[in-house]
Amino acid sequence: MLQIIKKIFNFAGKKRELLKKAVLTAFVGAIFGALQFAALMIVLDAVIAKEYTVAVIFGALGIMLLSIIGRLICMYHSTNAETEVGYFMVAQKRIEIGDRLRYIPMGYFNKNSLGAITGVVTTTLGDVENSAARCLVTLFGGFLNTFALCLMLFIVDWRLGLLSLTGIAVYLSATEISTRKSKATGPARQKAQEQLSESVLEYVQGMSVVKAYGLEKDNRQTVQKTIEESCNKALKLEYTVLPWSGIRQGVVWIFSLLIGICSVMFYFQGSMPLSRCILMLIASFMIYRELENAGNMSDLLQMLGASIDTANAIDGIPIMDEKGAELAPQDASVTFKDVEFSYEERKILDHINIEIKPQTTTAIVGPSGSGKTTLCHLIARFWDVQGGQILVGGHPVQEYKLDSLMKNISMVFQNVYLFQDTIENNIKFGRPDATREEVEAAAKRACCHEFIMALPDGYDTVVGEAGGTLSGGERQRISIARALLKDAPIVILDEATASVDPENEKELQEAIDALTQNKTIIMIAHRLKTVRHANQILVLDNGHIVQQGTHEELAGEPGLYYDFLNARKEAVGWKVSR
Ligand SMILES: Nc1ncnc2c1ncn2[C@@H]1O[C@H](COP(=O)(O)OP(=O)(O)OP(=O)(O)O)[C@@H](O)[C@H]1O
Repeated sequence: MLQIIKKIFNFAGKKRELLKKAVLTAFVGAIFGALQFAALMIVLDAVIAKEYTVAVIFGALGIMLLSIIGRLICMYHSTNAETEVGYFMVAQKRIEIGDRLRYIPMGYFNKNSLGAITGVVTTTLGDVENSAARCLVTLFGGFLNTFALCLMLFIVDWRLGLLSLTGIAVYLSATEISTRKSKATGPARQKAQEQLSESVLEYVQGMSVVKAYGLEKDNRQTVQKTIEESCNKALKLEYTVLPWSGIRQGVVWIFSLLIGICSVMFYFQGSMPLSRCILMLIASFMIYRELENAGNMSDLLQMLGASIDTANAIDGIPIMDEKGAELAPQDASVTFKDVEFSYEERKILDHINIEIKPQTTTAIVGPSGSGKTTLCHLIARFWDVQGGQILVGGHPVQEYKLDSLMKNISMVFQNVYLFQDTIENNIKFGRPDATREEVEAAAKRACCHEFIMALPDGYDTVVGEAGGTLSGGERQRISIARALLKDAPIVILDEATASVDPENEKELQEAIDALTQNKTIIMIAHRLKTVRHANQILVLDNGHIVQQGTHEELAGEPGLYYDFLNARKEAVGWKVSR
């Protein structure tokens, strides 16, 4: 239990002092609460001795009032502090996770689904946010209050003090066993919750496919099954700790009864005055009340420990730019030196050598699945290569800090992701400090100003999640405006094949022309016109560069490029259009 408490304090980070304050004020509040006991003792002594002086009555009332006011003030401060700690420590962790994910190799996301990460950031950290500080405050406050009352019992009668202490020891032992039991089932419950987030996300994201194929029933059954599993795991945890909750409750009742019986017995034996006997009878009900609250928190504490471990596990994932430095490239060149790359065991690129000179256009063509996108992703270090080296501006990509590398590269892909934010902020993603005028200028050059102005709130229109409220062509032009604003010297571009109607195509081409002026362009090319004007063409087939040269050089030699030209239509899986 102590380990988990330490874990929560560490997790509180900068708010650790505030967490200590929350616990401490709860403790002071508990002491104020225990003062009621003293007031009661004064009243009882006076009643039994028939000495009701004004001083005694007002003294007892004063203590009672002090106890209530003190407790209220402490409760107010403690609750405020625990709420603030809960919110801030989890907000801090969410930001840290977000930052770290940017530097984690893409391979991590292959193995760990979106649902698992979403589960950690929402449900798992949500549990910590709502319960961690409150749990500690109740736990410490409860235990300390009980010990304070136990001390009073010792002062009044050491025999009863010893009895109540034995009760506390038995109660704590039962709590410890229950905590161990819940520890075993906690991670399984956590996993089930992650799976639940995963399957709900998949259900929602895949809704259009599900509807198109009429699979609503099957899909609903899958989600239902995961919900049931999550529910069963949660119930299993409850059933494991339930008998121990019963035992703890039994301990409280038995020891309360024993204190009462012993008090009466001591009174009849003549070893305890009547006023103390009545006081002890009342105390027997009070002493374990806070202990019970604290004990009930111990199972929750175990669950929180598992939640914190899950959230902290993300800190253990090695990041990519640990050895990186803030570097300035010598020029806008890109070089591949004998590069080899595999996804897991599957080799995708083999012995790739490319020299891309500054401010030239390189067109990459090849059949579907030949490795074109992967090759482009490697320049931006989405993944690390297993063999050879990639240099940007004369430096190996690993020598750059990721941010410093990405300052030099703009990427425009067919799958454009827009954030659920205003259009202005989506464009500003390319350069957060840009002014509205600069955003508009970039949008005009990317041919999107007009359609943006036609939207209800213009640049302040919030686009749906992933840009779902815009057409494919509009999304792509916004991503070009984003890249224009960034104005990086190297542009990696996947030429559009889909989602572009003839009207849109003209505008899109104008946007691309604006983006690629005086830049080093590496383009996955689908159109003959683009390929024809490139300074060099790389023909990729099954992870190898099978042809390399200009259009004039390659057009005459037999091979994939020749086939591509002759066919002038869909060939070996590529789409060709003039
Ligand atoms: N994240 C990934 N994990 C595992 N395999 C992948 C991943 N991304 C791509 N692949 C595989 O690597 C191979 C090359 O994919 P890549 O996307 O680079 O090809 P491409 O030439 O761009 O294809 P297309 O023209 O169809 O977009 C494909 O067989 C693909 O299935």
